[in-house]
Amino acid sequence: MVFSAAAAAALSSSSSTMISSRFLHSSAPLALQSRHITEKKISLSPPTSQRRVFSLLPSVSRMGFVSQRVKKESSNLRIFASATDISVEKSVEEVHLHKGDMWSVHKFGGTCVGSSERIKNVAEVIISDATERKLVVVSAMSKVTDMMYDLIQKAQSRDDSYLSALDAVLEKHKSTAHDLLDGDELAGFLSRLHHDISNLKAMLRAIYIAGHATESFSDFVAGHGELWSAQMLAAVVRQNGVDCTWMDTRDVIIVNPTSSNQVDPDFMESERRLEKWFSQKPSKTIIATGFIASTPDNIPTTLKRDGSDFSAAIMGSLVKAGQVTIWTDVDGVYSADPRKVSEAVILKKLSYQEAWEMSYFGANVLHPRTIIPVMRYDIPIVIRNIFNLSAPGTMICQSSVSENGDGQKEDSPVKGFATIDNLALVNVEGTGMAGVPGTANAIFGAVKDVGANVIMISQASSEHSVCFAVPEKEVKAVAEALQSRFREALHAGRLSQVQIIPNCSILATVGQKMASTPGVSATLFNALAKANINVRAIAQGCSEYNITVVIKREDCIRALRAVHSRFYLSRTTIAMGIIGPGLIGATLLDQLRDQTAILKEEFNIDLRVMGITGSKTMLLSDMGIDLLRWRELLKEKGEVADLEKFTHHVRGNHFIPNTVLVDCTADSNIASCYHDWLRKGIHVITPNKKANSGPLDHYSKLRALQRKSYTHYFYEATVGAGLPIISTLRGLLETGDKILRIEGIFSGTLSYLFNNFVGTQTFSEVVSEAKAAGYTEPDPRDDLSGTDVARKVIILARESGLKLELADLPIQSLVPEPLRGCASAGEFMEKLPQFDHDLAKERQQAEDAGEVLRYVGVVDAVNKKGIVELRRYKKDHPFAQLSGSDNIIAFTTRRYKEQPLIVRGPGAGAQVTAGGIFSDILRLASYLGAPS
Ligand SMILES: NC(=O)C1=CN([C@@H]2O[C@H](COP(=O)(O)OP(=O)(O)OC[C@H]3O[C@@H](n4cnc5c(N)ncnc54)[C@H](OP(=O)(O)O)[C@@H]3O)[C@@H](O)[C@H]2O)C=CC1
Ligand SMILES: N[C@@H](CC=O)C(=O)O
Ligand code: NA
Repeated sequence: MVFSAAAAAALSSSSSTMISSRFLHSSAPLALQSRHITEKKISLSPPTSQRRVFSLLPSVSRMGFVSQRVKKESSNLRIFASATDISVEKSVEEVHLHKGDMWSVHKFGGTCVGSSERIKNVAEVIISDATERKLVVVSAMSKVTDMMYDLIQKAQSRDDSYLSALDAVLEKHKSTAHDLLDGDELAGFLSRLHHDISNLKAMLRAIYIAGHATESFSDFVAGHGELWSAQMLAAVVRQNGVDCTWMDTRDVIIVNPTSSNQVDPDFMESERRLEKWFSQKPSKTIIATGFIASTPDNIPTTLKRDGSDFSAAIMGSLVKAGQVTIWTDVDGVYSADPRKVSEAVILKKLSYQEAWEMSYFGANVLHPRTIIPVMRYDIPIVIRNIFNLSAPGTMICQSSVSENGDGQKEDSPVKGFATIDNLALVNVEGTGMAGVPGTANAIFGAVKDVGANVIMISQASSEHSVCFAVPEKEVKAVAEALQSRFREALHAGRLSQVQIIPNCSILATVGQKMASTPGVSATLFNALAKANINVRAIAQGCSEYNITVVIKREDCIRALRAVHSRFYLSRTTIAMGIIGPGLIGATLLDQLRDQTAILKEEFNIDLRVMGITGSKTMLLSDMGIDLLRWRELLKEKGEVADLEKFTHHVRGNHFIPNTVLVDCTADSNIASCYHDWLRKGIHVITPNKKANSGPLDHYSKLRALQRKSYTHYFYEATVGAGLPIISTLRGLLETGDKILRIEGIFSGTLSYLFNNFVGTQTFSEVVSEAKAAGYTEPDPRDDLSGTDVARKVIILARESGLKLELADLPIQSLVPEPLRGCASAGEFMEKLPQFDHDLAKERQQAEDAGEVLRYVGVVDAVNKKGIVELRRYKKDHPFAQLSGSDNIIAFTTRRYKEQPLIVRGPGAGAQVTAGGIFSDILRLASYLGAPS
């Protein structure tokens, strides 16, 4: 505390001055009733420098003892400071306006007072506020300001109907007043209303005759809505027994117009007028008009856009209110536009700077200029919902760190996200710009000349290009101005181009704590990259409160959702399209159905199946298919399958940032689409082996694309179904091991066949069993021919770095020669028994030698080749010990040389295969930011 107790005593002993304990202890509210303060002398002990004395002025002023204006020494108060004294000279007018925390300011917008019922609610809110003194700023009833501007419009275009429109205005207020008021209050209001209307009629007549309305005429007419709503509300409050006066803020708020069609409040003059007004109409509850003000020459004017919020902020600063509450129809400020991000949350606290940034970027908060007056005195603004009084709202104040009910700090470095659409980027580029002073001046001078508003600017330090965003509607003029301004430079090649990039949006990430928190931008850009969103330009000022990125307009909502879910740990939502609801696809859908709720609740993962398609029918949904009923829905509501439409639908849902297509077919046509999907940022997951075992160049292109993009392609179930084969192999390779050989029984079907073909059943009977158990490929010949095993061998070989084609593998087929040309799988199964004896003979020979038959695949990485064949193994060999559909895969590597690393377990079947696909989906979710 710098002021000594003696100084305080000197002040408090003055008969005309009251000083609260805050002066001494900086705690309790301030109150100063200033009247005829003459020649106060404040002695400072120890002696204080002049500079220090001036630094104390704001504190003195906050007490209401002297106003800010003393700093400028332009008022009737002057302060002289010496090393030891402050002298306050001359007297201030006698006022009874108490300033400080005992004042609360409320502002009610047009919807809050849109009807008589709502005006009554507002009166209740005012009355129930226990603060000692209340100043309420009120807008015109909803639509009235528009009606008033319409009157002017009609009158100046000589449209007689302004008269009937004025009658409508009169009627609206008359009927509201009849609903709300009675007796003298009603009579008083109606008489002033009629008087105003006849004045307006005269004025509109003058406008009609002149065919023109000056700005001050317009402002005068337009401001009447506020005059009437303030008077009606004040009368309702009075009818409830509360002393209340209405204030025409044209008598108090004085503003100067600026060149940019805005106004600057003259706080000193307004404060003087407020004190004068209050000395004439002292009241503990004041209902003041929003929006309207006067010029220093007492000409009526308005505060322009968002005027009533601004009025509230100005009044809040004039009375040094404890709080300014802005009543609206939303629960507070959201972390993002809730129409675009359904999981947006209400922010409990925002700092002034954060609110400022958010509002600039289109969040429905407050206009930045609204914040400035209250910011000067650290007055908190609270945004609350008049229609939901139980919601605490959002507090905008100095520090934005807040405590939740459970004491936890809400300290995410990022507070919110906002977007601006309909922008274009302008890129001015050329080698002749570097190191040439005045280039930026010339560029932005040209932009200014066409009156365009520059929304963000970015220049790389190489100085070879400057890019900036302007509203799309202004870009043509900007481009022309630049072309003309730089004609010579473009001609001479010093500038290479003035490029326009249309259809852009800005996504702004706002948070005061982003400053000094490393990693925020990394997380932000990572989330954008994972949603496959290309960033065209970036800007971050050194305040670090805001990181702005320019993106394609069509990506904007997806981007907003991606970053919001990343920072707010809201759900990682993935739009899914399931292609092929056959055995595996259907089992996957059922597993998803059973697990969705748990994934949502416990893991914050929201998987939405937006479409299911077979080869003939597809089912699409905008919000996600009800997986309890997908079979009936597909039957009842299915439409003709169209893969392009399907893909477009699943991916086109801009509300979900990430899309995955799950291919559960065995179709190579579908597999050939992966490259295109991945290129578009659609993740792909599949048990279909066709892509990875198809033509080598397709495979190589696919993998190359996947490596350089942030889009994921997972295919664990292609080998060993749900067994961790691909991931084990990747783990070995990525940690620097070298594969020497992979050998195993890769076919669940063939494993099952030879594990159960023990002499008790014919071979074809066991094949039918395998098919019924869901182990076989859609066409069992793919298993028996060895093609399925060969595909798996190729997949593993390529994964290990070998460049093998399917045709390079010697494959021993078990499909009898005459059945290879069967038209269908059914026909094949029917004829298979005719050939049972061949394999029965081979089995018997092996058994006689104490051996078993096993169908194996081998990747020989040392000799860069592979083989697929039926072999005989001794009965004690591990391959002879299998049961059911077990796969067994032995990895011999540099590290696992003596004893191979073996993975064994069921390698086919609907449940385990769907489970493998499902775990790829969850891996994707975790890559996309879901907690793992
Ligand atoms: N069974 C297993 O144990 C394992 C299977 N796999 C693989 O899983 C995949 C699916 O096998 P499975 O479920 O048994 O096969 P199914 O024959 O039971 O199902 C295939 C599905 O794909 C659909 N389909 C086929 N072509 C198209 C197309 N062009 N467009 C859209 N849908 C199409 C079919 O629809 P429609 O009926 O309308 O033609 C059907 O719904 C295969 O790639 C298989 O290799 C992988 C590991 C293990
Ligand atoms: N038909 C295959 C299924 C898995 O890929 C097999 O039998 O292994
Ligand atoms: Na697997």
